[in-house]
Amino acid sequence: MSTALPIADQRTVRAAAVRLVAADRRAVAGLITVSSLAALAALGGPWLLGRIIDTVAAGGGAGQVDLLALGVLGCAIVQTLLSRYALAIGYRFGERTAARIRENFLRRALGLPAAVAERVPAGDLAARGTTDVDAVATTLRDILPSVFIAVVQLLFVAVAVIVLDPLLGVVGVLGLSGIWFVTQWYLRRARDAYLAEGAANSRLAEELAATTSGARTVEAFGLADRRLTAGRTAIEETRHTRLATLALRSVFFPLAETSYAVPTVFALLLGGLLYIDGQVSIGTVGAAVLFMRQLVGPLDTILIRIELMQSSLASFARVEGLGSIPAGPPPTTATPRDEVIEVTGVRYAYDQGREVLHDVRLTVRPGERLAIVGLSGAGKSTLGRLIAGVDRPSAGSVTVGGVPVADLPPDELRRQVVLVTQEHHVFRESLRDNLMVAASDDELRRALATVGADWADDLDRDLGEQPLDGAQAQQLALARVVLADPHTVILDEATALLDPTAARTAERALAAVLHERTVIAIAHRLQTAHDADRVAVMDDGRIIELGTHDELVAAGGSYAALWHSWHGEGRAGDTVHAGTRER
Ligand SMILES: Nc1ncnc2c1ncn2[C@@H]1O[C@H](COP(=O)(O)OP(=O)(O)OP(=O)(O)O)[C@@H](O)[C@H]1O
Repeated sequence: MSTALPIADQRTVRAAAVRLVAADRRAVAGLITVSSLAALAALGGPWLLGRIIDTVAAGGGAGQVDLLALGVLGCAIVQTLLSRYALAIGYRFGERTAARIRENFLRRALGLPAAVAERVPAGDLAARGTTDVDAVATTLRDILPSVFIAVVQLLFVAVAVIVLDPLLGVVGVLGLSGIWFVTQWYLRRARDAYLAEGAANSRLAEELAATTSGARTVEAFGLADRRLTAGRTAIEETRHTRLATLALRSVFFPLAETSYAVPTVFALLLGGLLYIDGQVSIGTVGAAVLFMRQLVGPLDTILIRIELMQSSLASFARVEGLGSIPAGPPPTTATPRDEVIEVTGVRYAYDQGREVLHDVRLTVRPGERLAIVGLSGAGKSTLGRLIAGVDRPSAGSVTVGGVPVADLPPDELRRQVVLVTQEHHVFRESLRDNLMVAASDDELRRALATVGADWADDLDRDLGEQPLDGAQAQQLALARVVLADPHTVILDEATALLDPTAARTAERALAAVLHERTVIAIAHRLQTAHDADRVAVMDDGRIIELGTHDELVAAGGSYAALWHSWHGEGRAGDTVHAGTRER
């Protein structure tokens, strides 16, 4: 079962944006200053053109007009240069901020509590770390600087036209209100529509990841049709959400385009009347109209990009959502006083679901070999995960040397208890880096030799280019355990997925690793239980029997019944799992 990843609300997104701006405030101040100067230079053109009209109307000479025209040219050059400079500052700010967002995301993803990281949908996490972070980075780098400069230009032009002639200016600027309403209409719908599109993309990634990672299961159980249907549904949902955002755009853009002309029309109509009335000069009307036309460029820049900014904002909310996952209590500084593991009154439920462990009590003595047996779903793996500190019990405690295991910092936990399952990750890195310990090459080689990894002579071997097979990957995982050197190892189906030959190699490696350690084996073979110092029998989230093999057989309970039924048939070495038997 997976827990959906949260999405940050608007307040959190705003706060995150403010933090990012504050982190690079010098660049932001530079951007504001230079783009304001560029916008100021841009105002010179229309104003000087107005003066030219008035000069000509008043019968002024060509010398005066030439001078003014030279001014227009100067303003244009200064504006172009300053705008370029502002853009350069903006791009650099965008790059640095995008890097900060990526680093934050990575830090948060790596800092997720193990129990949460395991249960969040991998596709969604991957989509947020790639598609969403990329969308935000692209916006910051390529879009935000030009939009910012356009906003500054817009403000300067609006103020300039009002200063030129207050009545003409106010009416002209009011002509922009249409665009305001249209944009509001769009923005109100766009956030949800883009969030829905992002979620549908994640679900599609999730479906594809599930199908590819479970390809063998799909093949074995003839689930191809079902997976195809699930894939098609996810694609259909993606298409549907994309159509919804497309519909919004196809209303918004034509309306916005039409609205551009309104301020110019207002300025012309009112300006004409005022001129006839003798209240303004023809040059002022000309300048006002030019200013109104000057609004179109920045408006266009903003509106064309508003859609991308909106979808990036939705992406940013998804990226920031990771920050609202509770990190759990800080690690303890206490050190375990000994190696005794105590499980006391432990209860556990996955994601507020039904309780799957009820009042489990158990003491694991240092150096002992404890086998946990029981039918599928009895709670063996869950108990193993709690003892390994992967998760915390809902009630009760799991301690090692008196300290709750889940509170131990990762480095300390590794030295105490390690859980070995059939899942082990091989990174696309060198063998040395895959061992994940800062140890000398000699120590790494010794650990690999302990687990019989005779293939591992080259520590620089790139495991991305020369991947390991199942048994080798298992040996790598076991070499990591040797290097971590915990006093207790929990084995959960550690060799269950390997073929018999690989399993034999892995069993040998395992024996070397387990030497002189406490072992808690979730046993799928009765032979494992037979060879253990004690056996705990689990049933429906409880330990119902606990003792040595001989004691339990003598007690004549459920373990004895299981033992007799298998042993009686001469199948003591077979696998016990899910109440069925496998060879
Ligand atoms: N991630 C999970 N989310 C929700 N419920 C879970 C999860 N993992 C296990 N469970 C449930 O918890 C109960 C105990 O499962 P657990 O895997 O611990 O049993 P088990 O004895 O190890 O079984 P098996 O031998 O099949 O691994 C089962 O009812 C199972 O459905």
